[in-house]
Amino acid sequence: MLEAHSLTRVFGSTTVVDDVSFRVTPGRITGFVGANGAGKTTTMRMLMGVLAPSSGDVLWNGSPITAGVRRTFGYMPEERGLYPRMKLREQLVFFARLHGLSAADAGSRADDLLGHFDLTDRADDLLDELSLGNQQRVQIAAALVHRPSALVLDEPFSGLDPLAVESMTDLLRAEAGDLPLLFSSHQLDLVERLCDDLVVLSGGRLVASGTVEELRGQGAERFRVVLDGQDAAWLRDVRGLTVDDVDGPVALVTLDTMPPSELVATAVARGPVVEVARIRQPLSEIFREVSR
Ligand SMILES: Nc1ncnc2c1ncn2[C@@H]1O[C@H](COP(=O)(O)OP(=O)(O)OP(=O)(O)O)[C@@H](O)[C@H]1O
Repeated sequence: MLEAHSLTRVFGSTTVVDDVSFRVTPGRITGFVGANGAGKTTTMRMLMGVLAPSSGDVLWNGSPITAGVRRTFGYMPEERGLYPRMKLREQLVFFARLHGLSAADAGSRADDLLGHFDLTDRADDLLDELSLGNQQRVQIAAALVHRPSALVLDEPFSGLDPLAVESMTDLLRAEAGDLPLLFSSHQLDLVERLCDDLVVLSGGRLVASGTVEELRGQGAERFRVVLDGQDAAWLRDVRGLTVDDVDGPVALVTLDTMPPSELVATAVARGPVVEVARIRQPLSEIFREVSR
């Protein structure tokens, strides 16, 4: 378990990360979201020890983290970090060797990853001869090459087209296994699909954390009511709910104090009902609400 405990970072007179605490649990993918400048990269740098916190700690399995533990992590920094003029296989072997793998193990691990990432036939190409998407794949492969004990990936999907994102997320799910995995992203639809847990920063502060379902549970309860023929405008006079929109027999309502069962009972008491359905709040809305 990787843990940020009251992490704070001050640059000059500005606090860019302010008392941020969260956990990255093994076997679960944790999405790190927040607008530009929210403090995600700074926090990840503190987790990785690239930047010292002004105060607070990083814990690994409950104890203060050591440089030795951090060396076992896989990290994809915002500024990336591979050599543009080095061949792919050579590069992966190099990073594996840096982390202490034997020459034979490094070679077979590099070959395995090139295979998984569909890059075997590019093994002897230089990194900068690859498309951006393939370069990103190599970056992720390099973070995985030494069989890391945790993964910290800063915007691993930025600049990828939807198909590339899809194949990359499948690979990550398969490769991350039971590791703690933290990744930052602006792509909320992707975060919603891929993540088990979420950490949301806004202006350097933690504004929400928990499972995607927990965060949804904190949001407003919205329902779509479809009546059989009759106009739904009467719902505007019902206490305990707010009508967001009415279009003939269809109404979108937010329950303020009324429980869902009472909404169903109220609608049925008035006349025939086609459906009363909970609207799943998209993560983008939750994100907007918590970041306000
Ligand atoms: N070395 C530094 N010196 C001064 N200010 C910094 C430094 N590094 C980051 N900042 C500031 O800290 C704030 C947080 O930046 P950070 O890169 O952590 O945010 P982010 O959430 O990763 O944003 P993005 O999504 O745009 O990458 C920004 O206002 C940035 O300008």
